Amino acid sequence: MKFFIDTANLAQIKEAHDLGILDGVTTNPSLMAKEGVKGEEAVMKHYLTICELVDDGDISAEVLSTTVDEIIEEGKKLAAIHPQIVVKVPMIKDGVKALKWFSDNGIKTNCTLVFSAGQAILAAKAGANYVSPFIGRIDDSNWDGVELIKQISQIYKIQGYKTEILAASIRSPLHIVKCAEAGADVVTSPLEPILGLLKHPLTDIGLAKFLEDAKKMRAELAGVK
Ligand SMILES: O=P(O)(O)OC[C@H]1O[C@](O)(CO)[C@@H](O)[C@@H]1O
Repeated sequence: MKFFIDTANLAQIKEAHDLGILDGVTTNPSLMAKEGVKGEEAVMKHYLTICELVDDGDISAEVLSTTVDEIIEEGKKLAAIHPQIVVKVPMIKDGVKALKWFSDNGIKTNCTLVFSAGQAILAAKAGANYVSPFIGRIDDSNWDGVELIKQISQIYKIQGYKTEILAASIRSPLHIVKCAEAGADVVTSPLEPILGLLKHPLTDIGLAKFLEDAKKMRAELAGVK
């Protein structure tokens, strides 16, 4: 399973990249706004900086348009920023038409705002490279986000669809583990749940004991001399 970081914060992207486990980045208009990136030129520049920071891997950049012609025009501009850019398109009727156009014209896409298996089938039929089910938001509405990942994974296997399942709206380390178990190809998560995977109290206790024993042994050896 690939790991993407879900942020537009450059320091956090660098931290995940330096950990050596980063395969890509996803952003959305809310995340760009959170970093204070405003205006077309500033947004384009920020995407370029992210691409240069993550020397390899897909960087999702979301369109703001909602009609097919405008989505295509905006997507072409985004794709021209850098070869790593993947155009993120919403799951709406015009979005599906645009996904097909991008697929026919060699531009990579990520179909976003997916909340059902039916939507995931349409995204795959239209040739999306990634489909993004929002598992945290599904959980928030009293459904089971991880179950949706399982269902899409099963359907894609049966039907031989090549679209990769990108589990989005991740809220915890357990979400990441459950998505891996459910067959997600990629998980996009904020930095905190990724770092949360490192933690286990028994690791800390075990390491403290090993270090203490090694210190004792070194002291004994020094005493023998
Ligand atoms: O529910 P949240 O935490 O706002 O997450 C929304 C998700 O939408 C996305 O735009 C999908 O890629 C991600 O950036 C994010 O994982």
